[in-house]
Parts: sequence; C-alpha cells; structure tokens
Amino acid sequence: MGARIEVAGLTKVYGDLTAVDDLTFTVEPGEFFGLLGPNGAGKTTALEMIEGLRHPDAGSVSIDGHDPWKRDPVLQRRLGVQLQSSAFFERLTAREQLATFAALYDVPAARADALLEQVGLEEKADSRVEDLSGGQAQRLSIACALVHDPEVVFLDEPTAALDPQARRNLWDFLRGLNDSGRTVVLTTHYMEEAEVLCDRVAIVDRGRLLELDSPAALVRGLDAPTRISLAPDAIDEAGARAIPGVEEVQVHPDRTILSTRRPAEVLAELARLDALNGLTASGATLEDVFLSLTGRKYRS
Ligand SMILES: Nc1ncnc2c1ncn2[C@@H]1O[C@H](COP(=O)(O)OP(=O)(O)OP(=O)(O)O)[C@@H](O)[C@H]1O
Repeated sequence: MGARIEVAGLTKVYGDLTAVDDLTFTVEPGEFFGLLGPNGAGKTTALEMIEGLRHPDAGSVSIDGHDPWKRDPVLQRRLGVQLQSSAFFERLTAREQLATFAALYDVPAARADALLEQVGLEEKADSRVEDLSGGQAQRLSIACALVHDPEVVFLDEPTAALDPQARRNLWDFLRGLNDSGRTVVLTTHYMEEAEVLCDRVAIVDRGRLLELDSPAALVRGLDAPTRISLAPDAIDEAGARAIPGVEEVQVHPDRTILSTRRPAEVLAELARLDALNGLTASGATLEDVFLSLTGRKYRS
C-alpha cells in the first residue's frame, strides 16, 4: 500500500512569475510528507501538478511509474484528492454529498456514514453544505477525498479554516490515515503542523525547494542554542554569565533567558546553584530554520 511519488524538475511559469521552480524530490511509500511555505510559495501549484490536475511547463511527476496527468483510471482510483469546498454539489446535505461521491466510486453508502462520524460531522449529516462552517466544510471535503479508501491522500491546507481544537482533532485523524499505511502529502503554512505530523518536510519559498528533511533533522542542522528561561529572582545576571556554556543572558522584568548550546551542563549547574525557579526550556523550531534559510522571519 502507499505509492512512490517521484517529482523531477517540476516547473510552472505564469507570465513573469515562476510559481514552481525546478522542484525535485521523492515521496516514499507510506510517508507523511509536507510541502511547507508561506502564502504564495507555490505549494498549491506544485500539489496540483503532482495530482495531475495542472500540467507542468517542465519536469515530470511519476506515481508508481504512472504520469498522473494521463488520468489513468486505475491510478486515479488509488489517489484521494481533497477538493476545495466550492466543488461541492449544491443544495445537498453533508450525508447526501458524501453518498454521491460514494456512488461515483461504487462504494456502499454505509461507508459514507462511517466517514462522516470519523471526521466528526455526524451531527451535521442532515445540514446542507452551504450551512456548514468553514471548518466543517473542510472536514467534509476531506471525507469526500477518502470515500473510495485511496492509498495516497493529497490535502491542500487541510486545517486552514479550523480552530485550534478542531485542528488537533484533525491531526489525530490524519495521523491515523498514515498509520494504516497510506501515503499522505499535504501542503501547509503552519510550521507547527508540519513539525507535528510530517516524516519529512520540503520547505518551499518563491517556488524553490530550500531544504528537505525530517523536522528534527532540519532543526538539529541549525545548531541553534537552547533558550532556558528562569524566574527573575532565580539567578542574577552576573551569576548567569559565569556559568560555563552560557552564551548569552537577557534580563527581562518577568524572566531571565540564558542561551546555550550545552543545555545539559548548564541545567546541572543551575540545579547545583538551586536556581531552577520557574524554569522552562525551548529549542529551535522550524521557524528558526526558515529564518536561517531565507534571512526573513516566517510569516504565514
Ligand atoms: N492560474 C494562475 N495564474 C497566474 N498566477 C498564478 C496562478 N495560480 C497561481 N498563481 C501564482 O503563483 C504563485 C504561487 O501560488 P500558489 O497558490 O501555488 O501558492 P501557495 O504556496 O499554495 O499559496 P497559498 O497558501 O496562498 O495558496 C502565487 O504568486 C500565485 O499568485
């Protein structure tokens, strides 16, 4: 189950703008793969070419050796593509919507009902799609993409319209899809989403692939300091600066922040000094990776 997706030199040009610029990468079968980048980075354009919905100006996509642009019905059936909610049939209820997709794929209607429950829409089953909230419509569009039990699932900003709680619920659901062996490819502009869900992340900016690796490896590669935050009365500035391994000390009214690349040593010394009051520690995140790659702060 799952499929290998090979993307080579993928390029799309709109007039003066190269929206996708020579993207090359491979998604392994069963992988949870993310295209991460700010708005306008070219993620949707790239994904649509991978799905076979948009024709590349240069380069190629192969899904288990098939070109998705050719729309081979055998391959199509193995792919689940989340459509934008505007692609719903008008005036149908959520249940009818899903049942219609099920019928198109010759899937029993019972499966459609089970999916409604899985995406948390059972209470909205009889609501018309135009009466769903943005987040509910988003979840229905994901259910529609899954109705034929595809091996490869493509999702474009699946949690964009969701509140934080609904986003977390959907993360659990998407992880479940991947745990059962499906290849999942999603685009997101949420760093945290990429960090939490993806086995590997392609960071894209202005159409180009900047870096591709697991979130942990991307962060490790930065060699960025750990920030240790303490209550203001935990230690004075001179005492903090005297700790071997401390590179920088910032004193704020409500906390003192120590930066170090040797956190274990520094924490041991703080413990010896009985200076652990109010301690929290944080390492680098994908936001720091983006900053280091582009010189710009990440703004989604
Ligand atoms: N059909 C089109 N014609 C002209 N320009 C386009 C077209 N589709 C996309 N673009 C441009 O290509 C660039 C990349 O767009 P794309 O939608 O792929 O980015 P994105 O990373 O998915 O961003 P978002 O998260 O905002 O959707 C943008 O500058 C966009 O305006």
